[in-house]
Amino acid sequence: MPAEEFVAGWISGALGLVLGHPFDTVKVRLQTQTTYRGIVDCMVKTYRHESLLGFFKGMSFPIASISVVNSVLFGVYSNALLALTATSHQERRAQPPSYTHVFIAGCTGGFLQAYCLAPFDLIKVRLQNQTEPRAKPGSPPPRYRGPIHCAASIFQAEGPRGLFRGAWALTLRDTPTLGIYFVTYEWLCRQFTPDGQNPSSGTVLVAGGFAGIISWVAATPLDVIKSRMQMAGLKQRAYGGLLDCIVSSARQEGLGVFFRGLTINSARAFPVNAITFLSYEYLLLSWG
Ligand SMILES: CN(C)C(=N)NCCC[C@H](N)C(=O)O
Repeated sequence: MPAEEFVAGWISGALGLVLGHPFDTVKVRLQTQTTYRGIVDCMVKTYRHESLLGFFKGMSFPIASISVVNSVLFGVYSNALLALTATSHQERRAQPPSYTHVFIAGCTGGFLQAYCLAPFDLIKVRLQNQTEPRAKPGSPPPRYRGPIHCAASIFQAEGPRGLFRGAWALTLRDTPTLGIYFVTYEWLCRQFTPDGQNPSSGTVLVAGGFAGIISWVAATPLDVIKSRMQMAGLKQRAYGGLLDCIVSSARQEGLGVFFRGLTINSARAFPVNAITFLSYEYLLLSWG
């Protein structure tokens, strides 16, 4: 099993993550709290109450964890394509795989990464939703003191299953949308690259950026539900399950609720995925 894809996936995931984290914080807050009037209001309030640091809450943990999950995604995707088409990453420009194979490999990567991602994403979302300014004398301490404390508190209160809150919604979000992600990337690269050649850096940036936007547009409705299930019982009301969360969110807030965070998600998706794909392709090319 070629391991370079896993390493390249980890490094490229970390780079994308740092670039996209402030957007991600605003998105999570808009999706789970009703106190903000929109993106700008959320950014202004976050900056006023928590300074620039507020946008980077919960980031150290994803760097160490979620970028490992990116390595599972890219590693499984590439190895699934190898199993389906018997071609390595280097051979795929000369013998491009069919879009069906790309889609199946993407869905497989998405499905497996969702289970690795679930506990880390839960902790990230819980920390991002703590709007208290950093420890000021006299102010009440935040519920979680950091990622380890957050994981330990959830584990103590709910056992190991508590750490997988929202995992179903996450799997439903990621399995098809990661198929869409890799098909979009491949399709765009092939449109702008002569047969048999490697895509230029510009093509990789644009194809990666649009793959991010299109997959996140498709993922946003279940992303909203996933974030709400993860916050259920805290800032959010408790739900009877995934379906209850979908139905009661739609009843109370209208169908528009499923598109909350769409603009910020798309604005974040372009740079994050452009840099992720560029560094991934560059690393694999330089390792030969
Ligand atoms: C639609 N979905 C779930 C995705 N496209 N997932 C892959 C995301 C890669 C990148 N780290 C990001 O956070 O955008």
